[in-house]
Formats: sequence, structure tokens, C-alpha cells
Amino acid sequence: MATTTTSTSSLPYEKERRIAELAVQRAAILSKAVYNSKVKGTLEKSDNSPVTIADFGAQALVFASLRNNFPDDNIIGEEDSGDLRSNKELASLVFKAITEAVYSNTTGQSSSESSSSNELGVINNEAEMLDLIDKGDCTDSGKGRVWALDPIDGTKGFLRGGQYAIALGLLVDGVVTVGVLGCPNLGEEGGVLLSAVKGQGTVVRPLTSDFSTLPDPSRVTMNPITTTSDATFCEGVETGHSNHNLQAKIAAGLGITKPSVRYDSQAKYAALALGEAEIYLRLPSSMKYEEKIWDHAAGSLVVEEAGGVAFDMYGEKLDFTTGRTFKKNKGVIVMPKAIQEDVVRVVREVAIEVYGGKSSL
Ligand SMILES: Nc1ncnc2c1ncn2[C@@H]1O[C@H](COP(=O)(O)O)[C@@H](OP(=O)(O)O)[C@H]1O
Ligand SMILES: [Mg+2]
Ligand SMILES: [Mg+2]
Ligand SMILES: [Mg+2]
Repeated sequence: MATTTTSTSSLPYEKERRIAELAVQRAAILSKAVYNSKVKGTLEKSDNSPVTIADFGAQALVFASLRNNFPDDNIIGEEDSGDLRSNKELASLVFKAITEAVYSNTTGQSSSESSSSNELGVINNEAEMLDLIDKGDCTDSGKGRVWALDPIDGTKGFLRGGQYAIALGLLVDGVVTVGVLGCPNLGEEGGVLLSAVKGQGTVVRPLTSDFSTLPDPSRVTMNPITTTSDATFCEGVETGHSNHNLQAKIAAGLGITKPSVRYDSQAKYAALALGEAEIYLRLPSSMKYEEKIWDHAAGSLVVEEAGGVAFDMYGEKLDFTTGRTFKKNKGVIVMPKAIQEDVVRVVREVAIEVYGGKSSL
């Protein structure tokens, strides 16, 4: 099978996919280095969620790659530099982590490796890093080309050595067209890199510790189950992020007897694409919470191109045109196409009973 690095064909979005894969892989390399170092630099954000050196560093690195290759594209990113500008010590630690994990590795490397580092964008100093982090402030997701990045999704999972993901999607006029998920703690040792282009399927390859290498990809498809009772369902670890009791009730209603697989982050989408589970349930713990675009862009395409669908809890498609958060959707459910009717019917009934109809949004 030809790798995208050596392929001479010109499939649509081939460059976007390759740069996104390399950028996510480079950010994954940084995240592993931060995890293995003593200093994680964890801060609590204003919404009481954690952010670390890995979140800021991964955002800076991925944005450097996007700006270098697609300078006219807009970007939506989870983080901004506010907490770093008011904490110079932390800003220095983020820059140091990037330099050590990424650029000091390029000294003495072959010219192909350092040219790959140039292709992925170089961050020369702290000021440049802070400015880059702020490039993800786009608020309009519905028009033109907009990248959506979650530099570390599942920061809580990352901190406890559980699942986390680096998730990068490209929206074209509000439709997810390219999706890349790096999951350093999923599957084989070193983790996996999944990618999808709309209409071209989903592939997986190992994450490597070499910035310039993308190993040969293999095609992935969801398990072709045709009855819901054969399913294993997947849900988050954090009880505050979804309603576990209700999810258990829905699973029982679908005839599911196996215990759920609990993973942090968009690794749940990856787990479905890789056949570790078949249904992902994310029913809101609060109707006030608006799900973030970057928490679902890459994962939803990775699953859809592997034979699945991602809907809200009312059985409607996720609408990525509404800015940084979903305004027209509550809850997320993901399943293989073959069982979507049954899953949607059961979830919809429960959703209307417990949360009220869609008109209450
Ligand atoms: N009350 C809430 N309901 C649903 N999701 C929430 C939430 N509070 C935070 N989150 C989101 O849940 C994501 C993690 O998902 P999961 O619980 O599936 O691991 C977080 O991503 P980050 O870790 O990138 O901040 C955050 O965006
Ligand atoms: Mg976060
Ligand atoms: Mg997230
Ligand atoms: Mg995040």
C-alpha cells in the first residue's frame, strides 16, 4: 500500500491530510515528553478545567504547521495565550518543552528530517509562540476553510495517564472534510494516528517518534454489527461530562448486556473506528453546556468514514456551522449506520422524556 508521503496521485485534500497527520504526530511527540517530565505546569482555567504545558505547546506546534502551509485558512483552537502572558515562568516552560522535544532533536539530523521540521513550521522564540497560540480565535465556523484544533482533548485523562487525543479537523463551509486523531495511549505501544478525508475512508497507522515519518496506513472500518444487543458501548470517564445513569438505562433499552468501555477524550471515536466498541453515548449532564466544535470535528469524520454516523441525542446531524460551540445540538451519539434507526429511536425517546424536545434548546 502506498503511503501518502510517497504517493504521486493527487487525491482531493491530500496535502491537508498529510500536513495534519504530521502536525498531530509532532504534537503527540511533545505531549509524551511533557507527560514523562516532572513538570506538567497544570493550571485551572476559569471554567475549572485543567490546562497544561502540553495543551499550550501542542496548540503552538500545530498552528505553526497550519500557518506555514495554509496561511489563508482560519483556525478555531481551544486555548489562548492569556494565562501564559500573565505567567512568564510558565510561558518559558512551554517554550522550553517545545524546544527540547522538537527542535533540539533536529540537531545533527539528516537534511530530510530538518527540512520536514521546516515544512511543519519553526517557532523561533517565546513571543512568536504566544502570538501563534492566539491564531485560534476564529468565531465563524460556517464559511470557507476553518481548522478546528483540540491540542489535548481529555486533559484530565492525559494527567492521569489515561486516554487523550490530539484532534484536528478541517471544516469547509461548515462540513468536516479532513479529520486527524492522534491517540498516544490507544492500541499499540506508542499509540495510533487515525485520519479521514470525506469520501475517502479512514486509515490508521502507528504514531512514531520521528517527525518526518508516516508509516504505511491500513484501512479501518467499524464492526459490521446489525443488532444493537451485540454492541459494546463506550462513554467518558468523567461523570460531570455526560450522564452515566441515563446512558446505562439506554444501553439496557438497546439490549446491551456487556459493561461499557470508559475512555477519556475523542479516543472514544477512535475506539469505535478500530472496532473496540460500537456505540458512543454522550448525553448531557447539564442542558446549559454547549459541546465544543473541537471536541467532535475530527472524531466524527473518522467514524463516519469508517461506516458510522454521529448525531445529537435527537437523532439529527451535528451542525458544525454555529461557531465555536454547537448551538443546534445537545448530546452526541455515534453508531454504525446499520443500527442507526434502532439506536436513534431509543435515545430520542429517552431524551425527550428526560430533557424535553428539541424545541426547548
Ligand atoms: N459539562 C461538560 N459536559 C460535556 N463536556 C464537557 C463538560 N465540561 C468539559 N467538557 C469537555 O469534555 C472534554 C473531554 O471529554 P471526555 O469527558 O469525553 O473525555 C473536555 O475537553 P478538554 O479535555 O479538551 O478540555 C471538555 O471540552
Ligand atoms: Mg480543555
Ligand atoms: Mg476537548
Ligand atoms: Mg483540550
